[in-house]
Amino acid sequence: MSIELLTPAEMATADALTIAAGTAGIVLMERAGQGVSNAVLREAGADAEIRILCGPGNNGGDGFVAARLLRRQGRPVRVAVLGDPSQLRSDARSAFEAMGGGWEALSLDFVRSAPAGRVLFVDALFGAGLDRPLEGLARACIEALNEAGAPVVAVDLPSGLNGADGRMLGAAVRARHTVTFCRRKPGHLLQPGRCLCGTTEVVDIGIADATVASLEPTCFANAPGLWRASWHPPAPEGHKYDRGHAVVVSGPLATTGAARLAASAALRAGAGLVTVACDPSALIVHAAHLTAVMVRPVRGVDGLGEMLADRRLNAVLFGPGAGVGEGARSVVKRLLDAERAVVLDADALTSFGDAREHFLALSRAARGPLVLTPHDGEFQRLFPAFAGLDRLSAARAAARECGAVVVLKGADTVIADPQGRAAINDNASPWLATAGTGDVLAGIVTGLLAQGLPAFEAAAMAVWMHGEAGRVAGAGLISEDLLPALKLVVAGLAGEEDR
Ligand SMILES: NC(=O)C1=CN([C@@H]2O[C@H](COP(=O)(O)OP(=O)(O)OC[C@H]3O[C@@H](n4cnc5c(N)ncnc54)[C@H](OP(=O)(O)O)[C@@H]3O)[C@@H](O)[C@H]2O)[C@@H](O)CC1
Ligand SMILES: [K+]
Repeated sequence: MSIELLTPAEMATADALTIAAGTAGIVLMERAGQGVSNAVLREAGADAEIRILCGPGNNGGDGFVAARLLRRQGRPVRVAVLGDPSQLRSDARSAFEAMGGGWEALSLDFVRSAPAGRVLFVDALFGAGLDRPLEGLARACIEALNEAGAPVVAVDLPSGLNGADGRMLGAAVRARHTVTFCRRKPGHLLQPGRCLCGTTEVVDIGIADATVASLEPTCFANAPGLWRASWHPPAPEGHKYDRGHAVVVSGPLATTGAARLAASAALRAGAGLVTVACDPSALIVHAAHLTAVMVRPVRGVDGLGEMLADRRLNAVLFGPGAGVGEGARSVVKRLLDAERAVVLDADALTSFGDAREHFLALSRAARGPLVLTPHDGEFQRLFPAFAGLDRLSAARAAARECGAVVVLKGADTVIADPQGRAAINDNASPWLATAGTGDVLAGIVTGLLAQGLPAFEAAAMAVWMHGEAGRVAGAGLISEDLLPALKLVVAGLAGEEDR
């Protein structure tokens, strides 16, 4: 599947450019309806009746085309129309007329009278043109559809879902399968949209790749095609010093585990060397646990500064288990002034909840690449002004404001850079919602930065690897299980046969 995601507005432009270049709109609609009809034939049992709900715009038009094609296949099809068909416009009107009758006005009974297990519904009420919350009959029918629990194939988007941001406008259809066109939209990946779509299929309706490219999309599905070219497996003649030296700054004696998890993940992600920097009081506990990861005692911020005089230490993580307060703020200040790639996570971010302007001043002046990895709570403390936005817009706004790459973690993690580029991740296992997995993610980002990846690519690749490691580790995983799983993920990316 292509990685570019198009907003509904970009998709409308791609449609318009294709039509202007000589392909009639009704031809695009025919192809869309054909794709829907194919999906329905796959999803519906041989004896199933098909009931199609058609709306007042072109989404309904796709439904009329699918109805005509399915009837031609001899399938029993009932069509219900929302609104007055005499008001249909352009392509939808043509598709309605070509259907040649056999329709009824949409009613709640159309949905509620379906015998259980015998009907497949097609939701062609609203797609890209939905622009306000649903109400009245449309909303009641959608709620009845969800209550009935019958299988639904959604056309383009489950009706009620905002394709731009994955949020519901009033109510939304819960589909088993969604057929969209040309490219996926952000709403197919962002929650709750992803769950509402069921499985998502992309049908080619003849919009050229060059047309999509001319729109210069800025939003992507997070997949290897986005960052794989930035990462290189070890060269045959290379040595560990070619792959960077990551530093993880540890918390105090009582909270050292997070740093160890992160450091091990940085090593697993391929950093050549990894050192945990800790207060002398925590040295013994780290030394007792760590093997390939090195440990170095440093005394306070000045000790850390002295350590960083060694230019080979090229990427630093601070935050996991660090503790909140003035001490953490001064470490952040020192790191952002150190011309190193820096990852700030957890307590490093929370420490600025009451000093947001201070944080913005520091982050904007950072002298090296900077990645922030907040979960929702940390994000809201640091960027309360963006808390009401959808996750895609919120991550982009924060990245722009602080001049850093922002990884807004969740089931649909968003990675955004200050220029507006964004990736939405969809490979996370729900089992990743457990203690310590955020430390592992921050460590992977740091390990990739140490290898010289640019900040956005490092962050996006890390989120994907973390998701894959979750899948490999499987149900019941704890964060330690991600470390051996990362070995298999890296091997897969390197294309090794021997996994
Ligand atoms: N050539 C193409 O472009 C192609 C497009 N394709 C298909 O077209 C779809 C986009 O079509 P679209 O732009 O007509 O929008 P659509 O989703 O049908 O809805 C618009 C209608 O809904 C109405 N309306 C909106 N919100 C409402 C609400 N809350 N409650 C009630 N009414 C509401 C709005 O009414 P109005 O705002 O004017 O009152 C308008 O009448 C796209 O998803 C894909 O399936 C494919 O065929 C490929 C080629
Ligand atoms: K729909």
